[in-house]
Amino acid sequence: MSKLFDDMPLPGFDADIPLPAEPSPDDVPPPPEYDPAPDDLFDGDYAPPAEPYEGYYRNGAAKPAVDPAQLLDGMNPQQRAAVVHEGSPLLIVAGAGSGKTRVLTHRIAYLLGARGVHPGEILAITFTNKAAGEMKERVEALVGPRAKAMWVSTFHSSCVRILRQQYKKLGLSSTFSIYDAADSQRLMAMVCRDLDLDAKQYPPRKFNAQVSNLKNELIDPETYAGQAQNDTERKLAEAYTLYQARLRQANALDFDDLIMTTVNLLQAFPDVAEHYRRRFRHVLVDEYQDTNHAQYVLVRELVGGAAGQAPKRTVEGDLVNPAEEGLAEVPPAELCVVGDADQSIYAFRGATIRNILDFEEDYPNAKTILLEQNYRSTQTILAAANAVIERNSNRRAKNLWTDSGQGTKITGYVADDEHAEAQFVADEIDRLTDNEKVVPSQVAVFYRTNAQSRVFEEVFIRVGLPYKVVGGVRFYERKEVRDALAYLRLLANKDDVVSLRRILNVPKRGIGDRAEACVEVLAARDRIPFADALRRAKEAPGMATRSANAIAGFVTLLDQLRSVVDGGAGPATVLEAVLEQSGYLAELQASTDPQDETRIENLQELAAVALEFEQAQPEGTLADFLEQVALVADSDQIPDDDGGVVTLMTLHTAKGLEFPVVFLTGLEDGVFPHMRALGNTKELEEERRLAYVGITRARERLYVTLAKLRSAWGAPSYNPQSRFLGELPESLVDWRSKPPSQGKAMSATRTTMSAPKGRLSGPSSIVDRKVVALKAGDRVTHDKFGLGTVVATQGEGDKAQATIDFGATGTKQLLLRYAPVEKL
Ligand SMILES: Nc1ncnc2c1ncn2[C@@H]1O[C@H](COP(=O)(O)OP(=O)(O)OP(=O)(O)O)[C@@H](O)[C@H]1O
Ligand SMILES: [Mg+2]
Repeated sequence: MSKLFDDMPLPGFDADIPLPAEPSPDDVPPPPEYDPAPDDLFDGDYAPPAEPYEGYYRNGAAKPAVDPAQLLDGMNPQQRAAVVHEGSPLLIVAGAGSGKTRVLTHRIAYLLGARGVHPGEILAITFTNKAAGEMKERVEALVGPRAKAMWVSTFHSSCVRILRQQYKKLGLSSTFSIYDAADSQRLMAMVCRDLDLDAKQYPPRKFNAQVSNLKNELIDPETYAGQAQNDTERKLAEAYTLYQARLRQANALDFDDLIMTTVNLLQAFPDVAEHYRRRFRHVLVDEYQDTNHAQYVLVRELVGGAAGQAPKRTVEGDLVNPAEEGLAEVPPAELCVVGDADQSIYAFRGATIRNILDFEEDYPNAKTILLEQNYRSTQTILAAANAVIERNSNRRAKNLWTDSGQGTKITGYVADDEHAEAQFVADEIDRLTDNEKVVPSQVAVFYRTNAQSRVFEEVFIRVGLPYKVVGGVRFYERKEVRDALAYLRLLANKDDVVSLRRILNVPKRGIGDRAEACVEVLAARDRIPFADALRRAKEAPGMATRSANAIAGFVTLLDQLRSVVDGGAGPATVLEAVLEQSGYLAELQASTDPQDETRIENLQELAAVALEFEQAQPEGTLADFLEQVALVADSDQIPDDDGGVVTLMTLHTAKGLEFPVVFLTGLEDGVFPHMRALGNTKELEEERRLAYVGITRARERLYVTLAKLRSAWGAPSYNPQSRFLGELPESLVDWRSKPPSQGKAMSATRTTMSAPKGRLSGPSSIVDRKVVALKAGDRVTHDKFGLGTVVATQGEGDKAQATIDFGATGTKQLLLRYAPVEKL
């Protein structure tokens, strides 16, 4: 084994951490039949065991035997110490690729397998849903299916789960909507318009970002209004206040609210906080360096203990002292956080390295463990990463080493322009796959901004290199997908006014801006919600008869669609009904614009997503489906390893991942580091951390490339080479200035998002459905409501409806085309 930087001191690290005696396999009871975790773990009624149980669950069953030694197999002493540490809060800080995520996974397995912890007592937070899924899978592989009862999810998903359990306390309804960034922007634009704010002077987008920052700092509208100093701040306070009121009216929460509202909930209701503290005895957080203040407080509230028990002010302004409320006896949960201050790249989203730097101060009895062996990369790659990150000030020096050997030199390439750069990347991938047994899925191409993907895409398509872009214009941000989802959201939550107004005239149905304004006037005059005013459109002052009729037609459409939802149809069926009944699909099909063809494909893709959801969760509601969709993060679109595609993504999306071959492209000052950061020391340091993240994703081979001339951003520009290149030791880089001989095109074809089969395929409808013919007196069976008797029928063909008496479930009016009924 060889060490890099052998002589560097390691502050705060005691090399010889004594390992607790490993439990011998004999101490573990023989394997019982697996007893599935009780479902109550999910519904908030979890009753914790009165006594800590050692080796036995409270139903008397012995815990399954997992050989703890096996869980520690192959780990180094520091990793083991982290896995088995008990009692005090634990901070694991270490450089990239040192096994932090792996330690977290094994620690969970160890809790379950060796310490008799119940899966329901574990809350693990990861940075993406994909990371959560992977972690759960790995724990399952280590300890078996009972791992399923754990909560492993992102901050946002965990909060949604808590809020769905506790919505009543907050005066929300259970079907609250989650507004993503685009919805929030739309809402803020409406708010600014209603406040008569000049869009030039007070850009709504800027307000959005500022409101987001305030929420990340847990500053509510009243507090902010109280501290606003100047005119701009007062305007922002006004907009924030109204924005928040509108969200509440729409029974909706934006992304930042998910965290802030959960924090408010835990702080305002000591009993709720106690409930979760009793439940989650182990809280684990990955990528802790990227938590913002709100997330930090959330963790503190969930963990409880000394920090959690200080008296505090609730959202109503009351001072609550948990000790006096008799709630102080819940001992703090075991907290374990892992992170790397050098990889903090979300300062722009309010993440503060402070959270990691001050951990020891905030949790005075915390134990810190440093990991220093890197298991991911070659020495060359690691040395390059270290050389770059060393330039940052105020960082703890690290002693990261690897024994995986020197490896290949880094390849550098200077292209004439960005097209030649992309061509070089394509040729090189071609060469690697032909000569070096590399498969495309082992290769990643990173760039600083989404827009840079286009040139790579063009070249890759031309040479037939299969690829996948992660991020960019994301699937869920496409207009048609958002339109369809707006319908679904409105159906799940009738108060969702942003969605309602989005689709009011989509597809065009003759409800113009004027008509919409008339409805708005009526709503304001009678102080009723917009949706209710719509139903009384005829009375609206100034409303034209033709518009009133169009609105009446739209209201009927909504009622019809709602009856499909009420009729027990799953999300995929509801989506079909929406696209067919609204005329949305017909409009696209009638068009000759090739873009509309792509739109249909995207809707097919959405239908496939919904169908997949239905199959995975037969009991899942429309709201559940929308929740899943709303929480899909960028990196969730990374394809699983099917051997086939090169992954293109921004550096921000690459965090936590690893690839055998990495291309770091666009290394020009003004591109990476980003123009915005030039001349700003703090931002340059964040860019440098981003470079560190990028370099350390590579396991075996790293390429660094740049273009002399880049015209992608409007005017052609000659940028100097990136300063980060200059920071790489010369001896590590092998520069190739000339492109290798033009490689032959690869035989594989481009893979696009897998198109679903058999859905949305017919020329005029989504799916061939036979409508059941029913008459009064017929007996039927319904997938959800069971046996029923037809009371009456109306309409015919696609519009046929039946009133069916389902006994105890009640009488339902169903649109037969979409109702899961069969005649007996
Ligand atoms: N003790 C070990 N033995 C063998 N492989 C290991 C060991 N520890 C970690 N690895 C491997 O090293 C790689 C990096 O581990 P991991 O992703 O957990 O690191 P990390 O510290 O979380 O990195 P990052 O900072 O990039 O998130 C993974 O492939 C992991 O399986
Ligand atoms: Mg990791």
